[in-house]
Amino acid sequence: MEPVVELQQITHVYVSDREASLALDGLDLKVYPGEFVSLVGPSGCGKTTLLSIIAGLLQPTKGGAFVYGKKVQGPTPEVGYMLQQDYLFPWRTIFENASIGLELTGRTDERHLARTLSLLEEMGLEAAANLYPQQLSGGMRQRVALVRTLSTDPGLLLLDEPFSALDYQTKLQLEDLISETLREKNKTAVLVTHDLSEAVAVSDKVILLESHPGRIRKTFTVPEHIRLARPLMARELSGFNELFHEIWREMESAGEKE
Ligand SMILES: Nc1ncnc2c1ncn2[C@@H]1O[C@H](COP(=O)(O)OP(=O)(O)OP(=O)(O)O)[C@@H](O)[C@H]1O
Repeated sequence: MEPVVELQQITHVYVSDREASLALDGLDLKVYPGEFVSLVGPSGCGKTTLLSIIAGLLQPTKGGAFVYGKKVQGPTPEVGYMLQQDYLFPWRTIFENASIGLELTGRTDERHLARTLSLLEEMGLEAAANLYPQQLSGGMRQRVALVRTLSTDPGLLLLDEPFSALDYQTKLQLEDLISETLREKNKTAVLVTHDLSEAVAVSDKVILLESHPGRIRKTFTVPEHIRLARPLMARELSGFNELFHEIWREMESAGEKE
């Protein structure tokens, strides 16, 4: 099976007028169709840098990044990006915000707009279509951001801490909704998170990075019975806490290396 994402020996150096810092050092990664992969690791280990390279927002200093077998040269509609902040425009209604990607890619035909409306319904937002972002809660706004990302039907979703600004209960509900929606639609996803429990609950694989320089320290495969459960239930299953602690211990010893 061809990978959706393939990174070959990615190295990235940030250069300022005063110094150069090695953010990623010779990193290889493959993500296969339908996989949900989380990137975890200490602050500054290069998670966002890696996501920006896959998204085509940042050219790596060295190495090759490929998405669907094509060298990444800039953002493409095949890749959707969702961030911690929802970046909804306050002067646009929820429907207008959700369909902005279609406008930007010239696809505001009836079929695409109807799809956006049905995505809003799937997210329980049909009654909010004509409201404005400031009338919605944080969790609802993030659901709108998800619809906006899905409306252009990208095969790959890059999620940079999309749940971290939410209260605990909303975060759990949204983790559940997003991971179920992406699995059901057979999307491939790469999630950056600081929350190990979230990573184990939603992913097929958890990739632990170490910092200075950013490298893959270890990849953990989530056992099948946890993967198949919805995130909320997964936390209750045998093996969940063991894997959480295994990743935690490895992260602690990665920290001691510095
Ligand atoms: N624009 C930039 N200019 C210079 N250095 C940068 C820049 N962006 C990131 N860095 C540095 O590169 C390294 C990796 O940063 P990055 O933001 O990718 O890490 P991260 O794992 O996402 O961090 P966090 O978990 O805190 O969000 C860090 O040492 C950071 O200080």
